Amino acid sequence: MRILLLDKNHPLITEQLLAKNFILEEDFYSTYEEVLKKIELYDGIIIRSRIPLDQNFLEKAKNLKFIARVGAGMENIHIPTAEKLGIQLINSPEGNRDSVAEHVIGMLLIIMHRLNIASNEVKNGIWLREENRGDELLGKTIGLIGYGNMGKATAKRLSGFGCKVIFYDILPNLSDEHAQQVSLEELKEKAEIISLHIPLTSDTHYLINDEFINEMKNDFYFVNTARGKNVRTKSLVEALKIGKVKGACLDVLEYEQSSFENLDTSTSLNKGENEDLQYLLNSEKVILTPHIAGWTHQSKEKLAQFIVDKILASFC
Ligand SMILES: O=C(O)[C@H](O)COP(=O)(O)O
Repeated sequence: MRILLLDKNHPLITEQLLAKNFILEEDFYSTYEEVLKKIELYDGIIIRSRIPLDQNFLEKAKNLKFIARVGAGMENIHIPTAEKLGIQLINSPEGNRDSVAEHVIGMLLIIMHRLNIASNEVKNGIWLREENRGDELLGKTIGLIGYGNMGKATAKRLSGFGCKVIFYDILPNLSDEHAQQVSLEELKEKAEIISLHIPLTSDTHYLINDEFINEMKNDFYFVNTARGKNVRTKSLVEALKIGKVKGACLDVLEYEQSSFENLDTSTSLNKGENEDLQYLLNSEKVILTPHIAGWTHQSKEKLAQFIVDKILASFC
């Protein structure tokens, strides 16, 4: 099989597939149009998120048998077309679920115990104790939205902190020893912290909006390690301003965009003229990280190994 690799990944992918006699071609620099011209030559394609595999692209990929997405999110693939054409879709959320889960816990502890604020103050010669009283995770009801790989890994860790973990998912009967499945209404009624673990689809675009926030009974902390466009930033900023959202931990932003210039990041931040983004950048109630929740040294290797194993299981 002839396979095109469009993004940089852990070298074990090439090493292990070459050892199984796959023919590989790395192309990290071509544009969408350049790849389009030659895509019919390949049986498989291995990607992250640099190039959008839209309907037009997939229809030109006459010989494509699989698309392997090294990672979880598949919003850059036009899934209905891939399914219609019988192209197998493979991803590897098992590889970065632990990294994401630890990142969620890390961000929550930072915001709830005011670690970022207090540390900055001490470094600037300010010693305030009463103002820096924090909130404990122990005993809090946490509502996870989405209970796939990331949601489950997060629930497992949160239950160890003595939290009550509830979750909403479109698939039924997913409750386990770490978390209890509830309706979205019950989640909005009970949760004191919300964390998103859903893909970006037309149904989940702007899921967190004015209506969702207004329907939350409690003031709440909010964590997003899923996709920026799951949240209408304007609604989040308004809620932060009035205190309905007590703190926000955001690893992804609505203003994030694909970056062709920097292969190592593959996305960048479109700052533009944007008051809401300025608020997030300047607010003490907000922690921001550059889409690195699933981005550890260990997850890089695990993401690659899960993808290779799945390709070999289907095509070897
Ligand atoms: O979907 C994922 O697995 C993560 O968000 C990482 O995505 P990336 O491969 O675009 O960095």
